Amino acid sequence: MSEAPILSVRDLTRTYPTAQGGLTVLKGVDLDVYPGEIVGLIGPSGSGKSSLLHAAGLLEKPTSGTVAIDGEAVGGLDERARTRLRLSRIGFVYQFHHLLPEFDARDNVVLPMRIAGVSLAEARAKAGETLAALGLGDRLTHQPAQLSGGERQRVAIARALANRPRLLLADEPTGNLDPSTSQSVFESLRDLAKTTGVAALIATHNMELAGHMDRVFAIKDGHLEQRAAESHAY
Ligand SMILES: Nc1ncnc2c1ncn2[C@@H]1O[C@H](COP(=O)(O)OP(=O)(O)OP(=O)(O)O)[C@@H](O)[C@H]1O
Repeated sequence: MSEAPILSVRDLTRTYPTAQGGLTVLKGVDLDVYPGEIVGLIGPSGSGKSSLLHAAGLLEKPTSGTVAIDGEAVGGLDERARTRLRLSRIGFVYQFHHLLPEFDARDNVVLPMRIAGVSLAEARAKAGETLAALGLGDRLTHQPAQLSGGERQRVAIARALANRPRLLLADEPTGNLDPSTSQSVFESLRDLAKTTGVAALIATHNMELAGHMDRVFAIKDGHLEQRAAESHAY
């Protein structure tokens, strides 16, 4: 690929202290994710998918190794600078939507833009556009309780993309949806990734979805192994 990667991880290790001694779950991971690309992360429960996402999302510091976002090495940054970088460049989607129940769909998407200093009028307009792109143009004023599970997850995706992040990190984003809803939410996410150029790293147990991603890596004994298309089983 000719473009520079948005996420670049080098020789990353993660060891957790436990009563039985150190537990090393990541043992030297290298990974680049490029603009507009959707990379899948698979592996059995406990293999280290979330650990890698947390390090890539600057939520936790790795034990060793480096993470760079848009060419900027984050290792030397203090907590304040990491938080700023996280807010401006990274969007997160989780298995459960974590939407604010008393806010409607649009205001859930408006909120992170307001925190980033965008005016209310502009934030509302952008939120409306992103929600419409995700097929929710006629659900702007519904509260989360008035939306279906798939619709809520689309709102969570719109919220994650609100500040036009460079990197989207998702941990089992369709994990609590039925297969066909899961597929359609994923397709919306993929379309948006392609149009916005965001780089996405998605951890999933769903092999069907993994099969639709650009590249897929399995975490095996602390290392990443790239899977050939059509053989994503672990
Ligand atoms: N704070 C911690 N302290 C000790 N061990 C931890 C800690 N966080 C995670 N682990 C261990 O590290 C391993 C990897 O956890 P991680 O959450 O990254 O796995 P995962 O692949 O995301 O799993 P799942 O698919 O179940 O979400 C697990 O065995 C877990 O018990």
